[in-house]
Amino acid sequence: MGILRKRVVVLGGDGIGPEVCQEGVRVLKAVAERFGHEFIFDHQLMGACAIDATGDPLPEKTLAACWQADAVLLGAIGDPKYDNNPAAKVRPEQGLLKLRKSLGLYANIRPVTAYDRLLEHSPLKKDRIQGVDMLIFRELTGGIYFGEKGRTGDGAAFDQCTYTREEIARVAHRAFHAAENRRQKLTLVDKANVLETSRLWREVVQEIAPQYPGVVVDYLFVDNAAMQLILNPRQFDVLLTENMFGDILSDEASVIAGSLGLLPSASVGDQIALFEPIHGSFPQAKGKGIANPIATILSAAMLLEHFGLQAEADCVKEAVDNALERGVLTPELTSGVPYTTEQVGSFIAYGVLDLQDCQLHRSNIEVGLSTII
Ligand SMILES: NC(=O)C1=CN([C@@H]2O[C@H](COP(=O)(O)OP(=O)(O)OC[C@H]3O[C@@H](n4cnc5c(N)ncnc54)[C@H](O)[C@@H]3O)[C@@H](O)[C@H]2O)C=CC1
Ligand SMILES: CC(C)CC(=O)C(=O)O
Ligand SMILES: [Mg+2]
Repeated sequence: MGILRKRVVVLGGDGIGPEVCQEGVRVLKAVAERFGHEFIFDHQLMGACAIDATGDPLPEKTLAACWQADAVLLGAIGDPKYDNNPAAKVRPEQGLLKLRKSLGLYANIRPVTAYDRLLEHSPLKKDRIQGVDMLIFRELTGGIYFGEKGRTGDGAAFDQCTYTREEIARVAHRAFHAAENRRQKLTLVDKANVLETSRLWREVVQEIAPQYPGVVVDYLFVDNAAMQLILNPRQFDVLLTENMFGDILSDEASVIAGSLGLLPSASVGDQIALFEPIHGSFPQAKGKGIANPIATILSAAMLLEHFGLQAEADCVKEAVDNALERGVLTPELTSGVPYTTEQVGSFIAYGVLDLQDCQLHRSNIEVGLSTII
C-alpha cells in the first residue's frame, strides 16, 4: 500500500468523548508520521455540545463534513442534564441515531477479546474467558430505536419495533462473510419465541445460510444468550443480532475483556464508515484523566483497516498489547498507581513510533506529549 492522504472527521462529543478522541487522533498522527501518510482531521460538533452551540444535536454542517470525509472517528455523546430530564424534546442521542441513519451505517461490528494480561482483572473466572475472540454484528439503523414512538391519550407510551427483510439480509450477509473468514460459526440471537420481528430474522437468516455452506449456524434466545455470554463465552465466533439486543449484549461482553473502556467498534454501510468506542460519555469521569482511551485507539485501528492499512493497524494493536503487558493502565484496570488517559495514549503512540525505550517513565511520557506528538 502506498502513501495515503485521507480526511477524517472527528466528533469528540460530550463527557470523556473529546479526551478519548484526542488519544485516538494522537495515535493516528503517530501512524502518519511513521508510515508517511497524511491524515487531515476535521473536528465537528455532535451531541449535547452541538445542542449548546446550535440548538441541534446533529448540525447540517457536521453531516455535510461527514459526507466529505473518508471516515469518521467518534468519541461519545450524552449528558446528565438530558438523562435526568425525560421531558427534554431535543436530546444528544437523537444526533447519534440520525447520524447513523443518514450515513446508512447499518452494521455495527464490535470485537470482544480476552487479553491474557487482564484475565485476572475480569470478575469472571480465568478458565472461562481465556481465549475469547468473538465478533458481535449489531444491526444499527433499524428496530425499536428507530420505530415510531409516542404517548397515547390515556398516558401510556409506546415504541414500535419494525424490521424489513432487506434490513436483516444486508447485515446478515456481512456477518456470514466475516464468519467464513474466521471459525465459521454464526449465532443468531433473537427472541423468536415471542417477537414477530425475531421470527423474520430467523426466516431471513435461514434463507441466506445456504449461500455460506461452510458456516455452521445456531440460534439462541436473547435471555439465554445473556447467560451463555458469561457462562461459556468461548462458544461464540460471530454473534449476529438486532439493534437493541446487540447494544445490551456488547456492554455485557465487555466484562470478559475487563473494561467497557477496551471495546472498539466499526459502523459500516455501503458508502462511508464510522469508528467509535462502544462506551458512552461516562460523564462522572469528564476532565479527570481517568477514562481508558484504548477502546477509541482500537477503533482508530479499525479505521486503518478500513483504509486497507493492515500493517499500520497491526502496529497500533501491538502497541496496545504492549501497554497492557507493561501495566500502562487507567484506574479501572489496576490496583497499582494508574496512568492517565493522556499517558496511556502517549505510550501507545510511542509504541507506534517504535520509541519503546523511553516510554515507561511517566516523566518521559509527559515530555513526549509536548515534544514528540
Ligand atoms: N455511543 C454513545 O455515544 C453512547 C452514549 N451513551 C450516553 O452516555 C451517557 C452515560 O451513559 P452510561 O449508561 O453511564 O454509560 P457509559 O458507557 O458512559 O458508562 C458506563 C460505565 O462504564 C465505565 N466506562 C465507560 N467508558 C469508560 C472508559 N472509557 N474507561 C473506563 N471506564 C469506562 C464506567 O464505569 C461507567 O460508569 C448517557 O448520556 C448515554 O446516553 C451511552 C452509550 C453509548
Ligand atoms: C444512543 C445509544 C443507542 C448509544 C449506545 O448505547 C450504543 O450505540 O452503544
Ligand atoms: Mg450502548
